[in-house]
Parts: sequence; C-alpha cells; structure tokens
Amino acid sequence: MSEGLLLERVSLRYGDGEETTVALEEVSLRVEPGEIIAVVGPSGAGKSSLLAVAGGLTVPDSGRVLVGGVDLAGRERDRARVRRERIGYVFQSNNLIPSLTAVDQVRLPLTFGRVTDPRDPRELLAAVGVEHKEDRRPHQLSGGERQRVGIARALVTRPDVLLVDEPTAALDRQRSHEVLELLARETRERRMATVVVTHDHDVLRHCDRVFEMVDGRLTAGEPVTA
Ligand SMILES: Nc1ncnc2c1ncn2[C@@H]1O[C@H](COP(=O)(O)OP(=O)(O)OP(=O)(O)O)[C@@H](O)[C@H]1O
Repeated sequence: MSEGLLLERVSLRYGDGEETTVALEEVSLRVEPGEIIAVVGPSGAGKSSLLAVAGGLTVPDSGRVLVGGVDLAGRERDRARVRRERIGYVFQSNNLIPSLTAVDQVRLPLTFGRVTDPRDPRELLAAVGVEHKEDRRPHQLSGGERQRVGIARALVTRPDVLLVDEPTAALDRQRSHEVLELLARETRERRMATVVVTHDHDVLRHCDRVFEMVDGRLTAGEPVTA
C-alpha cells in the first residue's frame, strides 16, 4: 500500500467554454511519511488548488490522488471520511471559532465522527506549547498561540497527511521559526506527509524539499540545502 500523499498527473480547470482557467496541469507529487515539503510560486499559480485537491475538497478533472493509500476518487461520502480521519488542515491563524476555548477547538474534529485513536487534546496543547491556556478563547490568545491551537486541532485525529497554507503569514520571524519547527518535528515524529504552501523563504530551511508552482505546473522538487 502506498502511504503518505501521492498525486498522479492531476489536472484541474475552473469554468467552461471561453472562461476556462487551468489551475493544475498534469501535476505529479509524492510526499513520503515523515517528509515535509514546501510549495512556492506566484499568486494565481495554483497552490491553493493543489491543497484543495490533495485535501479531497476539490475533485480534479483527471489524475489520481491517494491519501494514506486511499484513492480519493469515488463517492463523496468516502472522501468526507478520508478528510475527517486522515487529513489535517492548517489554514491561516484566524480560522478558529470565536466562541470556543482552546481545548474545545482541538476537540472539535473528534465530534464529527468516530476517530479510532485520537490524541488527548490537553496533552496536544501542551505539546504545541500552549499549556495553561486551554480555557482561553481566540481573542485572549496571541497570533502565534492561535496558530499553535490550529495546529493542535489538525493533529488530534493523527492524520496521515497535513496540509498547511501560509502558516507564518500573521507571525513575526521568531514565532514563524517556532511554528515551523513544531510542524517539522510533528511531521517526523508522527510520520505524516506534510505540504506547506508559503511565500516566506524562511520557511524553506525547515522543509526537506521545495517545489515551485508556475502556471499550474509543478517543478521537480529540489532538496533544501541552505
Ligand atoms: N473557484 C474558482 N473559480 C474560477 N477560477 C478560480 C477559482 N479558484 C481559483 N481560480 C483561478 O485558478 C488559478 C489558480 O488559483 P489558486 O488560488 O490555486 O492560486 P494560488 O497559487 O493559490 O494563488 P495565491 O498565492 O494568490 O493564493 C488562478 O488563475 C485563479 O484565478
């Protein structure tokens, strides 16, 4: 069984007729368990589309997507289950629910269905460095703390694949470094396949390989040397 994340010749177009936009053009990508990769590229290149397809949120027009060995083609019901159980999403820091405490934010994914072996939300908050703040709501946390709570929430189901969009957009350099260190450590310890979309060049040194996306195409991944 193929683990981690695998995309095989994935293409995606938006619209039809004269209004067609090619978002992804024959994109192939393999991310191994325990590997963290970065995707960079100009605005409109297709990076968010790549995350949407890898996360089973958008079905591509052609090609295959496998998450933890499971093909995302097929029924929406099955895809929803893969999304819930095998994929963690970390989007920008302010996507927490305003009325929920930190520990309830982390518990939330466990309320959507049966998760066989969840991590303990309190232990997870401690692991991401937000111990003693579990009863705070988002407005009582700093930007870096909110981002960490968002990461803890993404990790609670022990996903095979972690998809991260611009994790440092709201953070200063030191906080960015800490958040990336955390993502890289969790990726290795928990054997996840992690994809980070970023504009921030400081992020790259925490990643194993970097890919560039241009006009819907992905360049071959380069090992990060710096
Ligand atoms: N729902 C949609 N309907 C039509 N076109 C779309 C839609 N979503 C994205 N696009 C187009 O698809 C292309 C790829 O967009 P995408 O959001 O994936 O790029 P991106 O690399 O993430 O950009 P950014 O760095 O600005 O977030 C762009 O030309 C965009 O305008």
